[in-house]
Amino acid sequence: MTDASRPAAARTTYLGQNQYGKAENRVVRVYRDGASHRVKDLNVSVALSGAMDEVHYSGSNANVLPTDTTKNTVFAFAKEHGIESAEAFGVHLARHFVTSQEQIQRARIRIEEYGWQRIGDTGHSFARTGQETRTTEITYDGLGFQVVSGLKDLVVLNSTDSEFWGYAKDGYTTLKEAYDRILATEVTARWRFGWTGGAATEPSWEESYGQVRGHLLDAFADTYSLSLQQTLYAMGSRVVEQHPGIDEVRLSLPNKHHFLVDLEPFGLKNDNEVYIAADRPYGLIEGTVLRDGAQAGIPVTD
Ligand SMILES: O=c1[nH]c(=O)c2[nH]c(=O)[nH]c2[nH]1
Repeated sequence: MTDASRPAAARTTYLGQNQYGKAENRVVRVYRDGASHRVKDLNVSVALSGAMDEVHYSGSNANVLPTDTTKNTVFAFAKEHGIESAEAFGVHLARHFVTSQEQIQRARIRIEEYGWQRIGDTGHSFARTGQETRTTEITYDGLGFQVVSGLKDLVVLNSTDSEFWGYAKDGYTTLKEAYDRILATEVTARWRFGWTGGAATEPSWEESYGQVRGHLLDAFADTYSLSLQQTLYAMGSRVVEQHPGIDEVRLSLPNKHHFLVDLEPFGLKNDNEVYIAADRPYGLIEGTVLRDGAQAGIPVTD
């Protein structure tokens, strides 16, 4: 006899956290504003949870809104409600699933957004923007929303104004102290809005994205860095200080090491000019910056 078909009292296992839904719905919405078109290009993943014990224990699907339906909803909403921003779209979807199905108590909508820039003068020709991918995660539990937006794959480099010295040393330490090094990283950032829904006005999601991106980049560029950890804190705190609607920023910064190449064998002096860019292994510096009094809400592991 399998565990699932045993009476509850005889079970030796029980169901823990679970969620389900259609992942990676690639929806592209074209806005035909006259001759000048706009494109929104998203990858939307739906994860629902609630009263789902029975489908796991006995196989009864009575509470299961099919993942196929969640996929259809994404595409229908792209037409019915449009995609003004990934965040607004996710808020619509999350609210819909929780309010329309009693057994669904929580919806998490994860979205990646790929940028398109108009090219030429046709009004309908685009090139994918090559830098970062935008991200957002909207969670709704029937009481409040949590919106965590972000970006990933944004590669930045300072060719000077970076040092690393004075660190702890033991018998295995071989690293030479650096007084002028390249500092490069691929930024993954997530920021949590204070907005939770209700009567409060929804933030201007599109505008805030450009502002936060700008603060992160400005802080990276402006900071004379004694460590990537110090730069991380400067980047996160710049966002929280400059953006009253954001209470928490989490950053994951791989240290993209650049090592000076020894050119002495060729009779050449290397005056901090020629580096080898190493891809592995890399230091991985991660941390959260919080507004004074705020509780951490962005998951640490992902
Ligand atoms: O900015 C840095 N932080 C570290 O913790 C570290 N460790 C290391 O080897 N190089 C660096 N650089």
